Amino acid sequence: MEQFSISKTFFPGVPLIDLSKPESKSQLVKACEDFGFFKVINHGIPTQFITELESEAVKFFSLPISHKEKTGPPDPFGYGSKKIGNNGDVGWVEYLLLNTNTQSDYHKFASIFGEAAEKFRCIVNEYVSRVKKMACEILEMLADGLKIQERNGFSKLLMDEESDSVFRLNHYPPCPTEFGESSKNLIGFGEHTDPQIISVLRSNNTSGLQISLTEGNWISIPPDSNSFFINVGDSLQVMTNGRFKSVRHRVVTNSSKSRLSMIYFGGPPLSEKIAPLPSLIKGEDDSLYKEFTWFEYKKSAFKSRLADNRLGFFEKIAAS
Ligand SMILES: C=C1C[C@]23C[C@@]1(O)CC[C@H]2[C@@]12CC[C@H](O)[C@@](C)(C(=O)O1)[C@H]2[C@@H]3C(=O)O
Ligand SMILES: O=C(O)CCC(=O)C(=O)O
Ligand SMILES: [Fe+2]
Repeated sequence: MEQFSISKTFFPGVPLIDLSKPESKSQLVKACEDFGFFKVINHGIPTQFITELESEAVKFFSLPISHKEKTGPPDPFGYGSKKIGNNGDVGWVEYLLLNTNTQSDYHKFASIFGEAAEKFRCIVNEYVSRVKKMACEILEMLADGLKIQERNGFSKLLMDEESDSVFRLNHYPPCPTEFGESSKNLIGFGEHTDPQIISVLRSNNTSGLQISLTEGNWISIPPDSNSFFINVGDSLQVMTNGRFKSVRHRVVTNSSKSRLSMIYFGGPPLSEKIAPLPSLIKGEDDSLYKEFTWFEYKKSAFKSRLADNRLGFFEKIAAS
């Protein structure tokens, strides 16, 4: 296994967790504490659901730009290109953002997909429901591993009918060679942490994803189309009072191959209060964060730039 040292953090490689093994529970907790990032195998999601969605996504991104733009601009849902969010971030990426709870975005697709819009909707729904189930199983193992009384303490937030979860398809075309050497440094998706509870990422076999464990140092994650990459989001960092780390990550461009990724962001209902779980703190004074609702966090997050530290605003200032 490739081993390398990055300043003070020793990174032995992406933790690989076999979900069918009894030891996976403690491995999941350790991976969330050490890196906030890991990959899972034996996840129980049949390849058919992954490849079907991948081929629909390839078809969608191959459409002429004028067609794709009919499903945008993202509000925040819909098709977007280069512009990420509303606050000046750009990347070498085009994407489709979908709300997993309402089907209201789909009327946008009907205009270009016609009857195929219905098929697209079914394939996305099937994929999302399987990935969500896997995310919930992981969250339940984590709750168990942390000895939280309610095994579904985290997962119930994703299972809630009002859960504010998002699904994203990202397509990074090969970076044009006319940019020469400088294209190597072009950003596909700028550095950030994910605001939600948990993110489940699957990509094709094109590299680009990097994580940062210490400021300014980036670790390239070898792609693996047969596994799912999981990362802890800001909300889970708060609920575990900082014990689990919301990992900073980004995507750099590839000069020859296109990268396609699909990510499920499992979030709580808008009205949900996010705060460290009582069993993970000794008392109120021990809490590193002020309580907030997911609505409040989301509102503030969507005003921020990608690279901003969104949790800073909700941290309790340590008494001197
Ligand atoms: C610049 C931004 C894009 C983003 C909203 C934000 O203002 C800051 C968080 C960004 C992010 C990162 C993870 C997900 O891709 C995303 C959908 C999310 O929930 O937060 C994006 C937002 C976006 O692309 O709209
Ligand atoms: O596309 C990828 O591989 C990662 C993108 C990402 O981090 C995001 O959309 O939040
Ligand atoms: Fe992300």
